[in-house]
Order: sequence, then C-alpha cells, then structure tokens
Amino acid sequence: MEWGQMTLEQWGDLQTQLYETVGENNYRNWIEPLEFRGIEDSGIAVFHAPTNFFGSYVSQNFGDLLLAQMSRRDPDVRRLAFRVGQGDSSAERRPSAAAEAQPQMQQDARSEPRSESRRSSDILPSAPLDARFTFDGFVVGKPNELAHAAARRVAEGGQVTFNPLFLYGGVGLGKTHLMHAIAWELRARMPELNVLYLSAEQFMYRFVQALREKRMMDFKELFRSVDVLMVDDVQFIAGKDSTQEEFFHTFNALVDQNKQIVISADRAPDEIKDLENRIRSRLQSGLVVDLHPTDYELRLGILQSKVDSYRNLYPGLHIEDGVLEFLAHRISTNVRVLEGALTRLFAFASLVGKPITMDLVQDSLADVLRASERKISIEEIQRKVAEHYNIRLSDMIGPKRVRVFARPRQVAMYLCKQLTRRSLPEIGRRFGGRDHTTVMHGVKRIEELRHQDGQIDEDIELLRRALEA
Ligand SMILES: Nc1ncnc2c1ncn2[C@@H]1O[C@H](COP(=O)(O)OP(=O)(O)OP(=O)(O)O)[C@@H](O)[C@H]1O
Repeated sequence: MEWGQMTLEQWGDLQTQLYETVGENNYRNWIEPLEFRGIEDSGIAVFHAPTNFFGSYVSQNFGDLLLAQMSRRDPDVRRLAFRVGQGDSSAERRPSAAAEAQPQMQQDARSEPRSESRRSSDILPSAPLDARFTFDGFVVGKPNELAHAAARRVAEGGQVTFNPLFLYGGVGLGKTHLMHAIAWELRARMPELNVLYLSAEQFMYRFVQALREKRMMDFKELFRSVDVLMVDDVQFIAGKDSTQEEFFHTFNALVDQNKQIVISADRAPDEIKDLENRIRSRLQSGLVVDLHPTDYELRLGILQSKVDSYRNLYPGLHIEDGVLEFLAHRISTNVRVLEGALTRLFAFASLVGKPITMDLVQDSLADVLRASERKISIEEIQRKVAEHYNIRLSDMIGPKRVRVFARPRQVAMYLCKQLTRRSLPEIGRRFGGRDHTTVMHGVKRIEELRHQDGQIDEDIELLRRALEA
C-alpha cells in the first residue's frame, strides 16, 4: 500500500478532536478501538476494526464526521474502509475493480466497511440461486408486469427508493424466480455488494442455531452487514415470536442503514395471521406488489419460451399446432404445473420418438389434465339452471312435479351427470332426496330432447359454457 499524506501522528491529533466532538463514552467505545492503518493511493482511509459489526456501527454513526475531519486534513481521502482480520492491508484487500468502476457504489460506500472477510461466502452464505431463474427467463404479462418492473428497479442497485420491496402471490406464480433474478443481476452488476438471499425458514434456523451456540453477537453482526437482504416466504415466521423479534431488529437496522430489503410471501402483509403488528406495518412501509394469477396469454408466452429453451435438448422434436394453446387453456392453476406438464411431454415424445400431438397430450398428461379440471359443484349447477329458467332454487329441489319446475330440474340433473363425478344416488340425494332411478330417467329424457328440441339443446350448451367458464 502506498501511503497518503496523513500520518499516524496526525491521526492522533484528529482523535483528540473527535474526543471533544463525540464525547467521552462514544470515544472510548467506538473511536479508540479503531486502529488507523493508513491511506491507500485510491483515497481510501483504512481502519482496522475489532469486528464487522463494530466497523459497521462506526461507519453508520460516525462515518460522516470521520470522513469530513480526515478529508479536511488530507483532501485525497475520499472514502473510509473498516476491515477486520490480521495483518497489513494488502493488495487483495482493496475494493474490487468493479467497485471502483461503479461511481454510485463509491458514493454509497463512502463511509462503509467493505472488508474481504465481510464478503467472504463462508461467513455469510446465501442460499443457492437457481441458474434458470433470471430476468431473461422471466416472461412478462399483464398479471406480473408491476412486480417485474419493481424487481428490475431493485436489481439496478441504484438509490434505494422503496424499502422493503414486498412481493406476494399464490403458489408457483414466480416470486422465487423474481427474487433470484434480482440477486443474479446484482451480483453481475455489483459483485462487491453483499447480497444475501434466504428463506424465512433458513433465517429462523440460523437464529436458533446462533442461540444454541451462544453466538448471537455474530448472528446480529452478520445480518446487519449485508447490503441487500432478501427473505423468501416470510409468512413462515408468523406465530414464531422470538424469530419475529429478531427479524424485526434486523429489518430496522438495515433500513436505518439504507440497505435494500426484498421480501416475498404467499399473501399480503395484512392477510398474514399471527404476525406482529409492528412487523406488518414495517412490511407495508415500502412497495407492496402482487403477482396476479396468470392469464391465458401469459401462460401461452411462458410455454413458448420454455419450448424455445427445450429446442437444444430435443432438437427436431415437432409440436403439433394447437397443443400449447390447449395446455395454456386447460392448466391454469400455477406455472410450476404448466412447466412440469411440458417437461413430461417432451420427455415422453422423445422416448417414443414421436411428435407432440394432441393424442400424446391426452395419453401422457391424463392425470394432470384431470387434476386441473375445474371442479363444478351440484349447487353451482342448480343455481345457474334455476337462474336461467327464472325459477326459485327451492322449487327446483322441492317436490312440485309441474313441467315448469320438472324440466329445469331434469336439465340440472343432466348437467350434474355430465359435468361432475357424482354418482346417480348422490345426485338424487342433492335434489331433495330423490331416488337414483328418477335421476336416470331425467338424464335420459334430456338426452332425447336434445335431439328433438333445438331450444333445449341451445339452453344446455349455454349453461355448460357458463359453468365451465
Ligand atoms: N413469468 C414467468 N416466466 C417464466 N417462468 C415462470 C414465470 N412465473 C413462474 N415461472 C416458473 O414457475 C415455477 C414456479 O415459480 P416460483 O418458484 O418462482 O414460484 P413461487 O411464486 O415462489 O411459488 P411458491 O409459493 O410455491 O414458492 C418456476 O420454475 C418459475 O421459473
């Protein structure tokens, strides 16, 4: 290291001044234990701090003052660095080239500790990131465009504008994918940032482990020294009092330091039961965005993008027109199921050496298609049919046998047979305790009428479509 102009002696003078400015207690606790190492030629004043937490605290609370006083004496001083560990600062302890190349980061890091040990992955391992979960692999549509835009903004790593970013949505809608994409992007753009991604469950596990091993100071220090904290599935900590407490303190400490936090959950903060109110309100204090259930266009887009990525794996595999549209229409539950179906189709087709046709879809995905069928209930059918024929529900189910009630009743029975998996006796029971032979007769009668009476046929088609919508 080349030393700047400031000498140890001058540091001694400065300490006396700091003593007067910060007061005896602060001075003894926070300034005196610092060891001045010198000034690197890049204008970084380097201090040795006893621990990362210590460095972080000094940086946060006295960094501006220290920097102002130092740069008054030596205009070359532009930043402070608090490092832990043994030995002299050496070349490998300098901020990385990437950090130097990032003007924004330099400004952020002005008074921050950026030691190698702080970045060391064995001290603060992030949960592994899935290589497929990048922004490139994320298909944007109406239901997720806001969440995607917010995630992009955070991934730029600029000034923290909303804190935390809270992403929520139902199962398999892309929360984890977006979180990983943010982490990948930040790592690529700013490798010097300490980005920690983990699930709320892992947070709890580490907390409990720290308690058990009596290493709470280390735990606090580690979590307070990250630059970006990302916690997935935060609903997990609901009802777990001490984990919530610790999460709350970690959260506050990082927000106070203007460090970005990204949280995901399966529901909105005010819908998470057994969450302390103070945490709930913290989680709501930034930007809360939800991933809406996918629509047909988004599902089709996702399928098309997955097919593109499969092209290398299965070259020459042909997909019949209409297959993707059919899947996007039929599998509307979640993207994970949709992806799984496509993977299975490709594997199946390549095994049997055939193109992906509608027949192959029916053969290889029968269970998935069955499971994703919308379940239509007997009550729903009865209600819709009663509405359609403008009669009361009680008359449809009741004993009256006049045609104005009997015909709609038979139509409803017929639809129950067609659209549900209920047995004839079960259907009979739900129509005022009628016998299964009555149901059978009704279903037969409607089958006949569909051939003879265009109006009935049309009514049934209309009702079926409304019920399946
Ligand atoms: N818009 C999208 N574009 C591409 N892939 C997507 C999209 N949304 C979801 N996926 C994929 O769907 C799968 C499930 O997504 P992810 O794991 O992110 O869901 P999640 O919302 O975190 O669900 P969970 O609540 O179950 O954890 C992943 O393989 C992901 O890549």
